[in-house]
Amino acid sequence: MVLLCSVAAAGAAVAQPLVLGHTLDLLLRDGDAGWWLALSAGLLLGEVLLDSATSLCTGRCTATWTAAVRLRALRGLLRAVPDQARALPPGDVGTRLTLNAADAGGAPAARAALAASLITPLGALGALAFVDLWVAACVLAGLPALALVLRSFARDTGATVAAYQRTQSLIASRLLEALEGAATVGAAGTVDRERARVLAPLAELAERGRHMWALHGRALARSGVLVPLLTLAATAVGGLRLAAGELSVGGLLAAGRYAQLTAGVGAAASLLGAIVRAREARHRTRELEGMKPLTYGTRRLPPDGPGEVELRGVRVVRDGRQVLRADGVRVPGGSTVAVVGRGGAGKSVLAAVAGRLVDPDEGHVLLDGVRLDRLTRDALRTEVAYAFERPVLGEGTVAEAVAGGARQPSREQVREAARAAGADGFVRRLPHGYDTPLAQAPLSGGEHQRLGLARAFAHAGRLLVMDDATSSLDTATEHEVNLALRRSVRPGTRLVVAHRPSVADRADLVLWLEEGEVRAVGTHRDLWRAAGYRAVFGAGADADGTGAAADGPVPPGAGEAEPSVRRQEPEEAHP
Ligand SMILES: Nc1ncnc2c1ncn2[C@@H]1O[C@H](COP(=O)(O)OP(=O)(O)OP(=O)(O)O)[C@@H](O)[C@H]1O
Repeated sequence: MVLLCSVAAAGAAVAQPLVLGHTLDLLLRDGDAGWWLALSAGLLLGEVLLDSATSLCTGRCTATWTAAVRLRALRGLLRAVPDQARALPPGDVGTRLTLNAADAGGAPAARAALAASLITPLGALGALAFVDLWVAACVLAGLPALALVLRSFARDTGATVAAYQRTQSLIASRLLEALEGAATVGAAGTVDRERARVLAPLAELAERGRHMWALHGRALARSGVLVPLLTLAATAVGGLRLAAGELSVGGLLAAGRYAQLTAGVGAAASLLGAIVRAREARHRTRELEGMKPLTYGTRRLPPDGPGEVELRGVRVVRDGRQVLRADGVRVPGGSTVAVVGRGGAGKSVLAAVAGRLVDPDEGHVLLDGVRLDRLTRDALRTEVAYAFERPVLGEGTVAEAVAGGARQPSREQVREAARAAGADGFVRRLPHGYDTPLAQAPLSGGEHQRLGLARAFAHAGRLLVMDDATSSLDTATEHEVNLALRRSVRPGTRLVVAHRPSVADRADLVLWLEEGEVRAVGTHRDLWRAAGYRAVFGAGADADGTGAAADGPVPPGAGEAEPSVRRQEPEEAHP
């Protein structure tokens, strides 16, 4: 539509001088131009109307394309393996989805406008040749210079625009980091340092911006000199042809106007700029679209399976470094397994792999004998639930936050899950109880975490993965939650990333990770004999039990001589 309106407007602009020139000649000769006068007025009006329609269509076209580009990028991002998406800072993703998508969305309209802006000079040149060949030849001789100006502008501006967009996104990323860590920055009194860090790329951004404008200005200045020169030369040749009696007054008027329109090819510089900007921006949104998606299979799980999890030859590599290796680890269905280890040992990576938030680089994870990557999306997400340390609850009401997931639990199930997570009490004290919008519910860190737990409980399938999901709960509440988890939540296998010895003690089995490797699998009581294991909980070499951390029950026999906990062999993983 934009192209149609632009081309029609260009057609009207090209036809106008010819019609006006002929009308003038008729008026000078007979004093009566007849219907040519009406045609001239009609063309003028038509051009104005078509220009307005072009503007309107341009707006609509840009908005529609921007939405389409943004949606495609967003879909790619959401389909991507979470781990991949994590590699991009949130500010960078935000810039790609907003500014870059808007720039990219302007491309079709800019291309249509460029096509129309080329039709006008070409049409004008043809019409000029019809009016007078000599004037047309004069204009044609000057066109290569204008084409050179445009070509060098398009070439130089591409690299600068790409660098400008990258710097923009760097500032956005740093700003977002600073906002997320505002409390830490405030407490550390490093506001000035943080401000300087966020704004550091500003100088580069300004430099890139200036360079862009300089290129733009240079192209406009060059074409600004060339266009009047070309028009002047054409008028001079036209004047000579008039003096020689080869051209009428109306013909001279038309020739001058056509020379102007032909030289107007220089105005394409700003459209070219928009197209180059859109191309670079599209490249950035395509990177989101092209992220490796998490694909699903067609298998279903055997009905009433106990939820047995098995890790076979699993290896996860990040930045060229192995961050997890687990082979022959089998977690019996219905048992609770605590995953323990020092910070960075690979606990979260194992938790992510176990429920297929990420695929391992090597090996497979099986749930009730079926490889996770062969399961349908529905089977995977209804049978595996997650609770995280910092859950994202969305923007709806409290009830909607708890109910959100692959299955839609009833209102009573939502309440039941909230009760199990120790959230029912504070939710009922909110102004509208479960119907309170989250935006109006000021939640503490622990309350936030309990709502996340409630959501996981409401959707608990045969496997429930809890990655540090009770870290903000006090010990008493955590204990109650654990009891409720056994009593009121759908029975199944629990994989719990734990930092407290009390959690490990309550688990049927402990998976002890060290530097990305499974160091041992056993019960907390058995493992406690190893000084290395006690050290995970900050109990150091204190094997007499008193150092079992403030909240942990003391395993009997903890004071005995340390047993040798061998590296885990496959059969040891089957208690
Ligand atoms: N996407 C990633 N890119 C690069 N490295 C990663 C990525 N994910 C995890 N790692 C690295 O893998 C290692 C294990 O990380 P993981 O989050 O599993 O540790 P953790 O045991 O859960 O630690 P913590 O108890 O501190 O949460 C760390 O060294 C971490 O830096």
